Amino acid sequence: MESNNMVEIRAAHKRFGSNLPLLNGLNMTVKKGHIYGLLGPSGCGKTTLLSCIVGRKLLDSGSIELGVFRKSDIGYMPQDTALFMDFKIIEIFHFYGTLFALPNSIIKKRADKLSKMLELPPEYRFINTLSGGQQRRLSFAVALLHDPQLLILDEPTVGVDPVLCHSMWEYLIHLAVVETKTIIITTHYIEEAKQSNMIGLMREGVLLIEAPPLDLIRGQGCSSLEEAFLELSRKQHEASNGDEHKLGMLNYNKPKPIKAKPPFPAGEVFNFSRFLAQLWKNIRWTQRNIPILLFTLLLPAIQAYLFCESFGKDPRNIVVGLVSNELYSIKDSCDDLVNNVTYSHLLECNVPVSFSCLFLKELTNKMGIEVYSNLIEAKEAVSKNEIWGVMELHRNFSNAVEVRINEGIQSDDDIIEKSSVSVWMDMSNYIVAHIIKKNLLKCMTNFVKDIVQTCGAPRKIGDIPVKLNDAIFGSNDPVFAHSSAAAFICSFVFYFTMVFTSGAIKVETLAGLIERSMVSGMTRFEIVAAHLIVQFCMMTMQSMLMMVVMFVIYDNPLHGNITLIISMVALVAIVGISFGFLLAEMFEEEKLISYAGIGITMCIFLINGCVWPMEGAHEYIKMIHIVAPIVPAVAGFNIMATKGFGLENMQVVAGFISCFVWITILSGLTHYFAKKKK
Ligand SMILES: Nc1ncnc2c1ncn2[C@@H]1O[C@H](COP(=O)(O)OP(=O)(O)OP(=O)(O)O)[C@@H](O)[C@H]1O
Repeated sequence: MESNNMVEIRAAHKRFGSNLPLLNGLNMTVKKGHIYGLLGPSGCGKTTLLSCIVGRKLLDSGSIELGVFRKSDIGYMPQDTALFMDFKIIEIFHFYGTLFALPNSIIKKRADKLSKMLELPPEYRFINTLSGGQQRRLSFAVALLHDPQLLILDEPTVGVDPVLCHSMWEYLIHLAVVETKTIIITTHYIEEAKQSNMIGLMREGVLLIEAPPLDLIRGQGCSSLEEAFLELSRKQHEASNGDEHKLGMLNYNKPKPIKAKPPFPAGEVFNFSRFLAQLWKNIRWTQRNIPILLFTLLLPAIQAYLFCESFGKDPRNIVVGLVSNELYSIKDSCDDLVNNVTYSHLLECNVPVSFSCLFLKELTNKMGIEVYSNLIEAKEAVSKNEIWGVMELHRNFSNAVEVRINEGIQSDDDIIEKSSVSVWMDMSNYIVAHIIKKNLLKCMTNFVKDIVQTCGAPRKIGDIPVKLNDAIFGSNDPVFAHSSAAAFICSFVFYFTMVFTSGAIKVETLAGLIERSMVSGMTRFEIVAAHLIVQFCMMTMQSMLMMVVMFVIYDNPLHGNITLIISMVALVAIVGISFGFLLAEMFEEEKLISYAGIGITMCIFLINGCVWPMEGAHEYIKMIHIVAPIVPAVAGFNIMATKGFGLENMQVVAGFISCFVWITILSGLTHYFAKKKK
């Protein structure tokens, strides 16, 4: 590269996917101490070219050589203002000043000078309270803060009033002439670019011309830059039909396309002060958004509360109908008969006068009972969704039960029929139907046990011949929520960390903040590390609150080693954070990230055993279950919490390994997509 050149671009090619090339063998030379006005129609690739110069995008082929060797020698003002809106003016100066390792005193001095020159509002003003023009001027000031050798300004004067625009150009000329700074500036106000030393007119992937403004105007026989641009465009159009010489393009010796290299060698991957600046910025953002902070902290705890209060407990107060043909008005009759006994000659003991009443008493302990006078009426109530089912007792129910108990296996079909309770159920709800069936069986067993006990026999004679001993794990009356608590916690930790991470990154990306920070020297590793710390702290507080609700306030089982369990939850959170980074890198639009995030979480929710045990799933789903993200961790957490297992158990180990594998895969994919974008 010639020593008096600051930027030399040769044979630059760049295209995105299968779109038309944006840069199609572009050559460009910017001399030191010059203001270079890069002009061209909207969408012709000016910003892309500037991104390649600052090292944020890579050429497909060609070369870019710069007369500076460190990122801190470049001042970049992107098209978006790219400022942290929750910051004060002085804070943004401090943030970027720290990135460039400037001492506080210098930051303050330069900030004051630039604020005065650009007529910025007082330094304590929040950026989100500034007008569009004020924000643009502040963005301009930030680009100048570290006194760079090469200034790259992407449309700095948009939205700035003519007087201020004039003073900005005066300052640029001062920088170029007095301080020998080199400035590349894009603008849509073609006439203002007349103040540049050199103009480059970009169109269809090449520079139509590179010349001083007056030469350009005269050369094309025009009276203004705008006319000259139109004339050149017309010539290019004709040239594309064959006559290349009409173009008047600069004829560089075209170098052979070579694999493009970034304009800067990779610097240090991690710098502690840059990392601290990013971390401080993240913490500041959190402090400035207390309502969001409280919402994100409390939401998981509220959901845990809702889960414990409403999920997995046996449904209560299920109402079923009862029709007794034995006692026409069973409720009124039973009020009178409830304590009345009579001598049974068959059983040779005193028994309740009405077995229907005894059975009703058992039923009312377990369910809501609505008494109907006939079966048609009761069935109609079921069909109107008023009750969950109807039971009918035969008119000889008491007698038939007496005979059945007395005759046992000799009972004939007629006795069995009359002593049985006929049931018609609404089976539309799987769980309610099972609960009614379970309650009915329990009531019937208790009913028989009561009768045999009245007759002096041991109660257990009336029981079904299955002896349920004390449970080895859990209780003999299991609660569904206990077995799904782990899945619930992991799913929510995964979801929240994924959503918050991708949200935080995307907001910054869309506002151009990450781009600007990285041009200023920040590395992806520093950005990720700073986000990781904030997200991890948030997640720790969220999980703690959630676990206090689940395990301290409510009695969900927690038998295993608490450190192992917390480690598992932490790993699940890191999987969620890694997913968040990947989604933010893969998708441009926030809504696509939301769809993908919700979709992934829904799938995980369906196969992690929270809704239904995986033993019931199809073989293929069981295979997916083993390799899906966080699902093995759910199984591991569950078995630790409910059975007290530790690392001696394969499921627990598999949970940890699965998380590590997924973190590695997701980080690799994120890195791949980030590189591909360049
Ligand atoms: N990462 C990307 N993937 C796909 N297309 C992209 C990407 N970045 C830019 N483009 C496309 O490249 C084209 C040129 O964009 P660029 O921002 O460089 O144009 P520009 O000349 O700066 O436009 P303007 O003057 O309006 O700012 C646009 O059509 C844009 O959509």
